[in-house]
Parts: sequence; structure tokens; C-alpha cells
Amino acid sequence: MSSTTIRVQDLAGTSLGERELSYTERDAILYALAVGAREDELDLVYERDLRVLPAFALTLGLWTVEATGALGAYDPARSLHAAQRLEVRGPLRPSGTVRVSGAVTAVWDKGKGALVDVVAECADWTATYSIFLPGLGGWGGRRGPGSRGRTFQPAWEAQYPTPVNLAALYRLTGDRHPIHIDPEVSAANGFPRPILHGLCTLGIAAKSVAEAAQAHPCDLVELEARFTAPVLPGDTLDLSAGPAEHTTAFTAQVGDTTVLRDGVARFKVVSS
Ligand SMILES: C/C=C/C(=O)SCCNC(=O)CCNC(=O)[C@H](O)C(C)(C)COP(=O)(O)OP(=O)(O)OC[C@H]1O[C@@H](n2cnc3c(N)ncnc32)[C@H](O)[C@@H]1OP(=O)(O)O
Repeated sequence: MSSTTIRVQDLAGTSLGERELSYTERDAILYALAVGAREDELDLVYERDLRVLPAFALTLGLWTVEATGALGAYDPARSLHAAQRLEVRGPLRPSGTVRVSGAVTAVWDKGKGALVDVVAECADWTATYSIFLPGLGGWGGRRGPGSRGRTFQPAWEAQYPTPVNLAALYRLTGDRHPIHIDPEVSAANGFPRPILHGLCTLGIAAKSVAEAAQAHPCDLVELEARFTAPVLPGDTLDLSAGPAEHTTAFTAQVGDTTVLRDGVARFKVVSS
């Protein structure tokens, strides 16, 4: 961590610059497999006619969160991914180079913690990562938007048993935060063992709820959810979804605990 004394509340408005990122079909296929693509979903797992799950963009923008942590205002090892938004304007190519810019757009004072909004943007998509910093709130700043509290009538349900080695696999898509692999770091954060990446849980949900929306998962154009409790690799996700205001609303539970809340996915309408 850098030795600068910047305070968390002063991060808002910080530009993180721009990076060029290259990826290959292998990266896109690895991502698809990590969020549940089956071997017979050929357009997700086979180079021939490959399509890319739009939430793969979230792996490409993640450097902005790492760059924010490197500014020295907080210890990244004590941070938690609390919410995610993604807006997709065009299909992701199966391989290529993208230019992604980043900025810290807001820092909210949530009392028991601070919530930092980091935006990564390129021509075809915008991703907003909300990072919760326990213990760093309480400076008298604005609390920010509350929960939208969407309610929906579940019309679709599915179970997704996560493999016990899923965090070890998903980290190869680019998120090497030690909380997902290092038992000492997860224990220091109060967890019994390394936890699953929030973006892995969300990626599974985004792909799965396409079925509820009767859409192809690669036609996702909008995605949003809050991470409300940690998921441990090996947990079974109970997903439910239902229509809500031209979108598909969803939640995910592990047993009685809600792990994804306020989920919203919208898919492009494709005429047949
Ligand atoms: C770098 C890390 C990468 C990862 O992938 S980590 C793995 C994925 N993430 C997780 O597993 C985190 C799961 N979520 C949680 O564990 C908890 O959830 C939190 C620690 C994030 C917060 O829980 P709690 O400490 O119990 O706080 P509260 O009482 O739920 O909330 C305090 C205030 O903070 C607001 N808040 C919490 N989360 C969000 C959010 N995502 N967006 C906006 N606001 C949020 C609440 O509303 C409330 O504020 P109001 O008192 O004003 O209502």
C-alpha cells in the first residue's frame, strides 16, 4: 500500500486514468465456464461462432478497483464488494483490445462503513463497482442512495450448487484478491475460509436468469445487484426471478440468507 495519507472521503472525483486491455477467446471461454456454461452451450465454450457473456466486461474493468485500493486511503484486504452495475451498449468481441478509463465517482458515509463507487468505462459498456469499507464511515458525509427495495413475484426458480473449488477457478479470470484464496486473509476478515467472488455469484445469476427472461445470456444489456452476504464455495445458490417493469428482477439465497438482493437484469429483445 502507498504511504500517502489521502482520506477515503477525499477519493471522490479521482481519475484513475486509462488502460488498454487485450483478451483472447480463451479468457472469454474460461469466464463462461466459471459462471456455469455447460459443455453443450457451444456458442459460449467453443471458438467456432463464439459469443461473449457481457458480464465478462466486469473482469476487464476490475483494474479500476485495484487502482483505487492502491491510492493508499484504505487497506484493500479489508474491503468488500457490496454492489455492482453494468450497462452494455454493444456486443463484446470474442477477442481483442479495449481501452478502459476509470474514476472514483462517489464516496458515501454509511455510518459503520464507507461505500466507494468506482466506474470503469469503454465504448461498449460502463461498469460501476461499489466497495464497502468496514469501519471507515462516520465522518458526517452524505449517506447516498438507499436500497431500491424492488419487489417481484417469483415466476422462475433454480438451484445452482457451486463447486468447492470455484473461487480458485474464478480468480483465474483476473480477480486475484487474496480473500478468495488465502485462508489467513479470509480469517482476518472473519470468514471460516476463502469466500467466493461477488462477481462470480453475479455472473452465475446473470447467465441463469436469462432462462427466466427467455433470452440468450449474451443479449444482456443491463445488470445490477447488491451483495448482501458472503457466499462460500460449495454453497448452493437458490435463485428466483420474475418480471418487473420491463426487466427481470432476481435474488439469490443460500439457505435462509439472501446473498444477492435488488437484482435486475434486462435483455435485448431479439426479433426472430
Ligand atoms: C474486494 C472484494 C471483493 C469481493 O468479491 S468480496 C465478496 C463479495 N462480497 C461480499 O461477500 C459482501 C457481502 N455483503 C456483506 O457482507 C454486507 O452486506 C456488507 C458488509 C457489505 C454490509 O453489511 P453490514 O456491515 O451489516 O452493513 P448494513 O447494516 O447492511 O449496511 C450499513 C449501511 O450501508 C448501506 N449499504 C450496505 N451495502 C450497500 C450497498 N451495496 N449499496 C448501498 N448501500 C449499502 C446500508 O443500506 C446501510 O445504510 P443505511 O443505514 O443508510 O440503510
